[in-house]
Amino acid sequence: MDQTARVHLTPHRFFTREEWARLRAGTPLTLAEADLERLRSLNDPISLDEVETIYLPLSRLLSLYVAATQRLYEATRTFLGSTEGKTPYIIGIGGSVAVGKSTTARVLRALLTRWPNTPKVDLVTTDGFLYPNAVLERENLMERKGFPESYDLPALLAFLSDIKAGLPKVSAPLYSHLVYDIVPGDRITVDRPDILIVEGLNVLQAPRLPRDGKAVPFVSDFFDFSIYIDADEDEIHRWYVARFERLRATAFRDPQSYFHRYAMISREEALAIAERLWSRINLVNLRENIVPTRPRADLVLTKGASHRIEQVALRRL
Ligand SMILES: Nc1ncnc2c1ncn2[C@@H]1O[C@H](COP(=O)(O)OP(=O)(O)O)[C@@H](O)[C@H]1O
Ligand SMILES: CC(C)(COP(=O)(O)O)[C@@H](O)C(=O)NCCC(=O)O
Repeated sequence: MDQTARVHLTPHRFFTREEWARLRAGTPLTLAEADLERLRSLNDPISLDEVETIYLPLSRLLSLYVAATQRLYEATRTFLGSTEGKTPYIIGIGGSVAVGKSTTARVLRALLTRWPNTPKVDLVTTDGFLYPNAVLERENLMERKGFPESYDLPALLAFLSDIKAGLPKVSAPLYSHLVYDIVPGDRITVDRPDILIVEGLNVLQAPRLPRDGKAVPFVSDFFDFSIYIDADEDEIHRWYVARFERLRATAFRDPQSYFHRYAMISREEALAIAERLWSRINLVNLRENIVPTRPRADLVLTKGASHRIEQVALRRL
């Protein structure tokens, strides 16, 4: 097979921004500028135009997919003669550090909540399943935060399995970016939502093959739909450093912040630290463990330099 043919060897169908925008098909805009202000992450310039162009078609697609899947779950219950409660629809959102996963997750949550068949949409981030710093330090993994080995994967899988089984009040630990660690005793509870959004770097990763022959599921085995947010490596690098600079003037000023010392040093010194964190940790993780998961996503949203989504790739079912 020649190289040109290989380039087209993909299960996805591609849309330009304009082509995708047309698929909104009359879906009403249910968010105002003030809502967006609340949902936007630091340094993410998402606009109402982006919501109308990209996120309304996506929320329409997801609403159709969820309705179809709910019918499928109903069929399974009929087959089994089961009286079990509803099965939550789980959406995974993956991509690099600083690519804007949290804004996407929050905007989607707000839009999906407004559809009549999915009034309860919950959101969890996988950072809650990072090992606490004390464990990472002991295992010499502090420079590997966000790498597969820094997560308690069995705990994340057990959490997703309980949610998929329709169990009530399933809880997960919580991570604080401010203190840069798991907060002891703090937990988030997920109680039989219609949709659960799971956002994090590692959501599409394949487990390492176990040596003892035991089968380990993928996190994505629990997903009904997965989204990968993509952008050029150099752009994400710029966004990471710009956000670090913004954080230096905001969150890092809090004496509780793990990075408080970086609010005190010069701008040049702080930027050198951001560059180091990016190149030694996040970039290596992006190349080794995150980009390789991209082809597995059902939907790939590709951002341009201005953070705007310029291309959408949707898996052919
Ligand atoms: N050191 C930090 N202090 C406070 N907030 C942070 C820090 N680093 C990241 N954040 C916030 O945490 C959230 C998740 O960031 P990240 O994991 O880089 O994913 P993404 O940028 O793709 O949403 C963002 O809302 C970001 O603004
Ligand atoms: C906490 C994170 C691993 C992201 O976790 P996620 O919610 O994506 O699982 C990441 O934001 C992080 O802190 N990386 C370590 C290097 C750094 O400080 O940027």
